[in-house]
Amino acid sequence: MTAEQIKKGDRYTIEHEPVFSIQLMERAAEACVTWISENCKNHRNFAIFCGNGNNGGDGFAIARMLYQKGFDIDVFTNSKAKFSSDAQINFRELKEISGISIKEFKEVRDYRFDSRTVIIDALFGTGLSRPLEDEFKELVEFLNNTHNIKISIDLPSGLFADAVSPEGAVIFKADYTLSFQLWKKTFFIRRQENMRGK
Ligand SMILES: NC(=O)C1=CN([C@@H]2O[C@H](COP(=O)(O)OP(=O)(O)OC[C@H]3O[C@@H](n4cnc5c(N)ncnc54)[C@H](OP(=O)(O)O)[C@@H]3O)[C@@H](O)[C@H]2O)[C@@H](O)CC1
Ligand SMILES: [K+]
Repeated sequence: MTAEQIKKGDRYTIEHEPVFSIQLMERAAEACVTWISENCKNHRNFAIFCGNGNNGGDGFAIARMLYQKGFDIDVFTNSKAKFSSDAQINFRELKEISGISIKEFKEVRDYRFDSRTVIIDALFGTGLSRPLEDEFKELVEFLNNTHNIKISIDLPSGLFADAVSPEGAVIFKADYTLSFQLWKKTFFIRRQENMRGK
């Protein structure tokens, strides 16, 4: 599906079911957490990278839910960014939890990745509007060079939902992608198939 069709689908669900977008985000996060807690039983520690849009909002909600299930959680974000309203709600909720450490993206360079730390990419999803550059390009390149298991939420960051990424564009190298609703058009573009993992 294209990003526009996905947005229309979300709008249809919101208009025809008594559901608010924040509830859709909560549902999406719950589904991710169910998969993660079943499939990452041997991992205790998660480093979750959250952008300022709704993909980041999913990441904040996932962080809260995994923490409630007893996992150790570190969240990386740009706390000064202007968040989407649903991301802001989940970010505020996360800040109330004293057991979760919230760090700035640049602190990743001093972070001690345990070999069993799982990296979760909730930087960008269907709202990516241009290739990654500067801070985000460097961050994703840094994360791609770690040997940790990597999970992308909805789409690997840097991958457009319905367009081919330019040659050489930096894209998060996910082992697994937990994609919402239907398969996205981008997953069928042969050159990009190996970026999404399973
Ligand atoms: N719809 C729903 O109801 C549900 C949606 N869900 C989730 O929402 C996700 C889509 O969320 P989203 O539309 O907020 O977009 P998202 O990918 O988070 O990023 C947008 C932000 O990134 C920015 N930006 C873009 N490119 C950039 C770049 N290269 N470098 C830097 N910044 C860049 C962009 O800024 P701008 O382009 O305006 O400059 C904007 O601020 C979807 O994938 C799914 O995970 C689920 O919760 C289920 C319910
Ligand atoms: K993502």
